[in-house]
Amino acid sequence: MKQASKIGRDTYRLLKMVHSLDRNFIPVSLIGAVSNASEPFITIVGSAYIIDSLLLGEWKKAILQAVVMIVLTGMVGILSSYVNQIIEVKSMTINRKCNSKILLKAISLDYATFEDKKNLEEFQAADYNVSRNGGFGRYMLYFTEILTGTVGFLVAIIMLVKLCLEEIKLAGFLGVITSRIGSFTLIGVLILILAVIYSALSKDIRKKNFAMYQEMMDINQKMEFMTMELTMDVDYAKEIRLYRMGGMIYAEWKKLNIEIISFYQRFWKTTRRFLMTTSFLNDLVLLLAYLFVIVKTYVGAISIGAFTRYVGAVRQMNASLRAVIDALSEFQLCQSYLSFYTGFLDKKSKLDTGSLPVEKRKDNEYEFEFHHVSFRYPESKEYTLNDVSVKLDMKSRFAVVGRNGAGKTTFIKLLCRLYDVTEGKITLNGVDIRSYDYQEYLNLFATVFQDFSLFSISVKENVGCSENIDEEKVWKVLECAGVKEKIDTMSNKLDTQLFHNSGEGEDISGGEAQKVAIARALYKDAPFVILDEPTAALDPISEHEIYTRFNEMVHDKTSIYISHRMSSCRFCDDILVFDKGVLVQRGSHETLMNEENKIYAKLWNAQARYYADEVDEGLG
Ligand SMILES: Nc1ncnc2c1ncn2[C@@H]1O[C@H](COP(=O)(O)OP(=O)(O)OP(=O)(O)O)[C@@H](O)[C@H]1O
Repeated sequence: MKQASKIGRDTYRLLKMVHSLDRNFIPVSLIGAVSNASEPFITIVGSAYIIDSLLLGEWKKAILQAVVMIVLTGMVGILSSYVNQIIEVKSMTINRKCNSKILLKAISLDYATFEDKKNLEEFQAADYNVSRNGGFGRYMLYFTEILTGTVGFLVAIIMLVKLCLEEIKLAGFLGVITSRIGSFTLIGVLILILAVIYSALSKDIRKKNFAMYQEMMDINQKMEFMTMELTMDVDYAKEIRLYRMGGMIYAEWKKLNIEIISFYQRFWKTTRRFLMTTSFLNDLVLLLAYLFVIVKTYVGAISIGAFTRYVGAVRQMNASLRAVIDALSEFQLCQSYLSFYTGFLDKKSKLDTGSLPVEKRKDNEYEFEFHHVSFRYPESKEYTLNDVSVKLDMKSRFAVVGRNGAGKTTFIKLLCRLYDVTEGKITLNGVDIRSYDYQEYLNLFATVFQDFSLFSISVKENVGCSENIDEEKVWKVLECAGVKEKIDTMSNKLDTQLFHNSGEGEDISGGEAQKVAIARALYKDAPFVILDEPTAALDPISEHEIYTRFNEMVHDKTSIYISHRMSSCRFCDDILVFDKGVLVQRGSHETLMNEENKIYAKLWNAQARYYADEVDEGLG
C-alpha cells in the first residue's frame, strides 16, 4: 500500500513536471489514446453489423455498412498517425527541455558538489537517464500507451456488460452460466485473474530489471569514458601513444563489454520467462472467454453477428489489459530511472546560506580574518587545515608558500568560499562570510587556480565571461597578461574559437593559455586577485613582465600569489608560510629570512642554491 501511494505521488509529480514543460501534452495524449483505442472497435462493431445484414440477405445495407466502416477506419487511422507523430515530437522536445534543466541545475550547484564522488555519480545518472535512456520522452510514450490501453479496456468492458445483459431463460448449468448474474460473475472473475497475475508478474520483473539496470548504468558510464579516452580526447591520445597504454585500456574496455553482453543475456532471460508465462495465461483466459461467448450464441442469447462482435470485444479487452500492464511496468521502471533526475533537481546549494548584500566599496577596504579555522574535505578523515588564524590587511600583496600538500590552495578555496570551514569562521569586515549573499560574495574574487580551464569558445568570451563584452578592455588585459600579440595573429582575433575540438578552433600553448586565464582575472576587476601558481607555465621573461604589469594593474586591490618560485615572494609585502595545514610563519621576506632553520629560509635557500649551482656550472 505504502509502495502504491509512493508510486502515485511520484507519478503525480512527474506528470506535473511534464505539464509545466508542455501544457498541451497530456490533452494531446488523451486524444491519441481515444483515437488509437477506437480504431479496432470500428472494425469489430462494423463487421458484426455487416454479418447480421448478410445473414438477413440485406445486401445493400451490408455494402453501406462496409463503406461507413472503411471511411471511419480510414479517418480514425489518419487522426491516430497524426496525433502519434505530435506525441513523439512533443516527447522529444520535453526530453530536451529536461536536459536543459539538468544543465541549469548543474551550473547552479556548489563547487563542492562536483568534487564529491557521490554527487558526481548522481549527476551522471540523471544525465544518463534523460539523455540516453529515453528519459521523459519514453516515460510519456508509455503514459500514452497506458491511456490507450485503458480506453480500449473500458470500451471492451462496456461491450461485454452488454453481452452479460443478453440472456435467455434456461434451466440447468447452461442457464446459470448464461444468466445475467452468472455472466457478470464469470467475466468479473476472468478479468480479476488476469489483472492479479499480470501485476504480480510485472512487479517481479520490474524489480529485477531495475536492479540489473543500475548495474548496467555503472558499466555503461565506465565504457563511455574509456571510449572517449581511446578515441576522442587529444590529450589522452598523446599519453596512450607515448606510453603504449592503448592495449591495456582496450583490454579493460573489452572486459566491460563482455559484462554488458552477459547483462543483456540475463535481461532477456527474465523478460522471456515473463513473456512466455503471461502469454500462456492469456491464451487460457482468452479460451474461457471465447467458450463463454460460444455458449451464449449456442443457447440463442445473441446472433451470429453479435458473436463476432463479442469475440472481438473479448480479444480487445485482453489485448488492452495486457498493453496496460506491460506499459505500466515499463512506465514504473522509467519512473524509477527518473527518480535519479528528480533527486538531482531537488539538490540544494549548501553554500547559498546568506542574504546580506556585500558592501560595494570604491576604496576596496575589505578586511578578511580567519578565526581558528580548521578544515576537512567532505570525504576525508584528516584535517587539511588546522587552527588557522590570520588577518588579511587590505591592498597588500600576499604570498602564500609551503611545500606540496601544505594546504595553500585549500586556504584560498576557503577564502573564496568554494567550501565552508569545518571549524572556526572567516569574517569579512567583521561579519561571518556565510551571512553574505553567495553570488555577491563570489564577485569579490578574481582567481586563477593552477588547474584553470579555458573553454571551446572565443578568446573574447573566455576573457569577458558574459554576453556583453567590452572588447577594448579585453585587448587591454590581454596586453597586460602578455598575450595580445599572439591573439592578434589568430585568424579571427578576439573571435577566434579556442581548441580544435570545437571544429574551427585554434590551439594555443600551455603558457599562452595561462596568460589568457590571467587576462580573464584582470577583466573581472574584482577587489581581490588571487593567482595560484600563476606563472608555472611561463618562461622567466614572461613571468617577470607579468609580475611588473600585474602590480601596476592591481595596485588598488589586494592580491595573493601562491608560488613555488620563491623569488616572486620579493614582490610581496606579507608572506604566509604553511606547513602540514598549519600557518607556521608570517612576515616580510627580510623578517622570515632572519628566522633561521625555519621552513621559509629553508625553501628560499634550497632554491637559491639550485640557481647558484646552475650559474656556477654555466660560468665554469
Ligand atoms: N578535494 C579534495 N578531497 C580530499 N583531499 C583533498 C582535496 N583537495 C586537496 N586535498 C588534499 O589536501 C591537502 C592539501 O592540498 P592543497 O591543494 O591545498 O595543497 P597545496 O599546498 O596547494 O599543494 P601544491 O603545492 O602541491 O599545489 C593535500 O594532501 C591534498 O591531497
